[in-house]
Amino acid sequence: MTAEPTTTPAIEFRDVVKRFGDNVVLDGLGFTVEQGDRVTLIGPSGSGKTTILRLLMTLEEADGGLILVDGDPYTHEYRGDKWVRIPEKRRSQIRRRVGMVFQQFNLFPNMTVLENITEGPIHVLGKSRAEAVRRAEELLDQVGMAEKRDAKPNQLSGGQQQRVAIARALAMDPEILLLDEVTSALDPEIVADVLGVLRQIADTTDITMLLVTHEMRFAREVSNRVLMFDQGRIVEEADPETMFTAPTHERTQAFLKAVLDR
Ligand SMILES: Nc1ncnc2c1ncn2[C@@H]1O[C@H](COP(=O)(O)OP(=O)(O)OP(=O)(O)O)[C@@H](O)[C@H]1O
Repeated sequence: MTAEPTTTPAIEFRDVVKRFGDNVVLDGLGFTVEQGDRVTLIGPSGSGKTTILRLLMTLEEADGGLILVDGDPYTHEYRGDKWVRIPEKRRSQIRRRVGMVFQQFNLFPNMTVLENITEGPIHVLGKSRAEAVRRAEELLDQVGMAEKRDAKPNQLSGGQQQRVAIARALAMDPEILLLDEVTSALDPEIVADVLGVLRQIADTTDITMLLVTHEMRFAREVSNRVLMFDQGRIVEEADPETMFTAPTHERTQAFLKAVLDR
């Protein structure tokens, strides 16, 4: 009898190809993110980091390869003697395990803060309103936004909106949280607030996190692994300490020198 592997990676990309016209953005990309890992993807602008997150949210479709979430193929699977697309219903079930926070917050402008957070749990997860409100209040407390529960998004600063967006993503009980440049649209003095919220999530939950950021502080303070991505492939991976003090690949050395000297 063959022993079962003890853990299945939370995320696995196998030979994933993604093109936009002639632009080959992912060129046979392979990497895994283990359960509970906090992984930061770094790399040059325009290299395809956001595309990786969008593929995981099914906002884009791969042109080749396999994407697995908790070992479940997310795009195609091999059935009989051919590759077939995963039926939409199964895709959306898998997709529900994944939450995402975007650079531009993407809150619903006509809803209050509380409604933004309870909308998904009530209408998608089928939770009762009372239960959704109770959990939303708990999360608003956690991100320091309890006093703003009845405000509309346009009455909030960017940093406050982003904290609500994080609470909204967590309200869906994701196993995996994707964070795409969540502080790029924020003033520098507010970045630390959002960083604090993410550190707290990392310290108090076992959610798997995949972050794309230009803020090397995030990579250092939130993540336990850093992947350097360049020209469609992972060129180096290491723990943050090693990546920032002793990168081995010349592309990583050049990239880190450029961003850290800025
Ligand atoms: N919908 C699209 N249509 C056409 N090209 C696209 C589309 N989305 C992304 N691209 C292209 O794919 C490449 C990778 O973009 P992506 O946003 O994933 O990069 P990135 O590494 O996240 O960049 P940044 O760090 O600047 O956010 C870029 O060349 C971009 O122009």
